Amino acid sequence: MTLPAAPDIDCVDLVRIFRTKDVEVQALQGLTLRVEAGDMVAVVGASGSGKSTLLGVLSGLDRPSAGRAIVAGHDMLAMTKAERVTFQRTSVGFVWQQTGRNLLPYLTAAENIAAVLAIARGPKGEARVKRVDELLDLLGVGDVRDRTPQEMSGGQQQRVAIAVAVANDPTVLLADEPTGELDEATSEEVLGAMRRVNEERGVTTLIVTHDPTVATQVRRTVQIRDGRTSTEVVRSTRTDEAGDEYHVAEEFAVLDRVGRMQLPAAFAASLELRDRVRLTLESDHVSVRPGHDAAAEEESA
Ligand SMILES: Nc1ncnc2c1ncn2[C@@H]1O[C@H](COP(=O)(O)OP(=O)(O)OP(=O)(O)O)[C@@H](O)[C@H]1O
Repeated sequence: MTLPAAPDIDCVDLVRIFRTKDVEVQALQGLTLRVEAGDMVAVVGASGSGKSTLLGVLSGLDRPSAGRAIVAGHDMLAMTKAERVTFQRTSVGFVWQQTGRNLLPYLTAAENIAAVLAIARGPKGEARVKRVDELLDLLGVGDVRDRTPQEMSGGQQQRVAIAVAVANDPTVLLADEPTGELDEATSEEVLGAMRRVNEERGVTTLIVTHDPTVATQVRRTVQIRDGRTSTEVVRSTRTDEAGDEYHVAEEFAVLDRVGRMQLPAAFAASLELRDRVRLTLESDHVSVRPGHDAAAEEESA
């Protein structure tokens, strides 16, 4: 029997608490998320829902308070400082929202990529030049090879940033609002480039975003609410009886290890579900009904 391959991102009951002098914020409150090798996932959620905190943990920049977080086989809670540095150099690549944060301003596109290869003791000489050119071609930015970031458009800068992020062949690529500073058409180009990298190099990709276009262009979109994964949309292509392809988007609620799930806010509002609900096990589903007696409430009103 072969064991199923381990996921590249595996978070179980992840907790991150920030303590300041007099307040305590639970930014992640038992988050569960599994991303299989080679998958591409968008993480969406309102401001303050915990997206950046999650990215901080996955990238090794921040340490979770409790739970489990395994990224590319590394345990993010048990990691030493030295392992963290190696992990960031070899296992994970980042693309940030601020185009200025991704590239060294005084180096050209080619030099930015070559610098990463040099730091990671990657290929040298001719082999390095070849690899730089391959990456620039893969991202469709060969024409800005010898330009510095300020001589490139925002979209070109982000595509070069992706080339830099995947130069060392990381297992996982993490992106924080990579299209946040771009217009719609440029966002689509950058996203297309990310998809190409994901498909051609098999790099597991997680994008944190507010951008609804990003969310519709990846196979899987995970929604975070109050520091927990709440719902998930999975898109697939099916074929009908006439042989024509059609796209399907299915929404799921996320059930964690101990059986907790979040009811979508719209469902709860529509049936005035609050405080307590009645659960009934039916033969093939579970029903959730208001726990309060609506008729009695109306009568007493
Ligand atoms: N260093 C910190 N110290 C204290 N509280 C923090 C810290 N970082 C984040 N928080 C709090 O944790 C919660 C989650 O923040 P986070 O930045 O992860 O949300 P987000 O979903 O990324 O929001 P946005 O979309 O606005 O970037 C917020 O309430 C935030 O104020």
